[in-house]
Amino acid sequence: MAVRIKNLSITYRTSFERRPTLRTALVRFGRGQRAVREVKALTDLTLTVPEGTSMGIIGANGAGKSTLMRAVAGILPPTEGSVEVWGKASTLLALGVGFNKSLSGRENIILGGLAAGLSRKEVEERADQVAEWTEIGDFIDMPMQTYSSGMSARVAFSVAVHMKPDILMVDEALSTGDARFRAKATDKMAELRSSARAMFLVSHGLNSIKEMCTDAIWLDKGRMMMQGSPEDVVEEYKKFTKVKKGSSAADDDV
Ligand SMILES: Nc1ncnc2c1ncn2[C@@H]1O[C@H](COP(=O)(O)OP(=O)(O)OP(=O)(O)O)[C@@H](O)[C@H]1O
Repeated sequence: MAVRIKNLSITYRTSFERRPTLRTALVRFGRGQRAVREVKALTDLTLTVPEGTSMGIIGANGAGKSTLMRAVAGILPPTEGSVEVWGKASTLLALGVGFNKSLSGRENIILGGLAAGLSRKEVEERADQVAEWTEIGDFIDMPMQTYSSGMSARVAFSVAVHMKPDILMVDEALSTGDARFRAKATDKMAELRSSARAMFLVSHGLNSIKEMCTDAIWLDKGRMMMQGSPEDVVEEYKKFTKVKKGSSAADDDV
């Protein structure tokens, strides 16, 4: 067993200041009124991921894919239900969020390694290799705020694949870069599939889901629409998006 998710629901609660109208501003002497908005990002999701699975996650923008990844990474507690993970999952940093942009790529790699639970010695041993793998040259020692989004993605991907997670999580939208780097990333993922206990791949590229995954799920508005072989799930998802759009565009990237 690699990951077991039972009846998982996640609700984001965001508190924000309501824009006051002139009248309320006058009456309340300019004090803003706070409102709370709840977004149910995942609803009653149950999923069992045995060892050796490469799980593809597909779905439209806002379907809940990243939320699911964060829950597996252990940084988002379930509002209801449970998430059990056997071993160490890639950290949030590997998903491209949580970099400290005022530090260099190399420093972020070190922090990422420590956050992933490696010892200082292990991190020191690995940091240069991880940095080199990004192939971003001198930029690796510059603050990350000077990076292009592709360069940040390379650092994120490199951290993800080199920190020996038992559960490898890759968000392809954040981890690709240009065509050549993408090919290198794909090779690396294929290599890791055999050593990691399981892999989760979020992608809008339906072909990569078919090529790299053994299993797939399709999420829509936080609910699981289907689980099955990547071919079947992609097929149904394509049908669904075509019907919804009312177009016949057989786009591969949805
Ligand atoms: N930090 C947050 N606070 C409040 N709402 C959030 C937050 N993060 C995500 N959401 C909401 O939760 C829902 C699911 O978002 P999520 O990022 O998991 O979708 P996604 O499938 O990864 O989308 P995309 O393909 O665009 O990356 C969306 O309605 C989104 O607006």
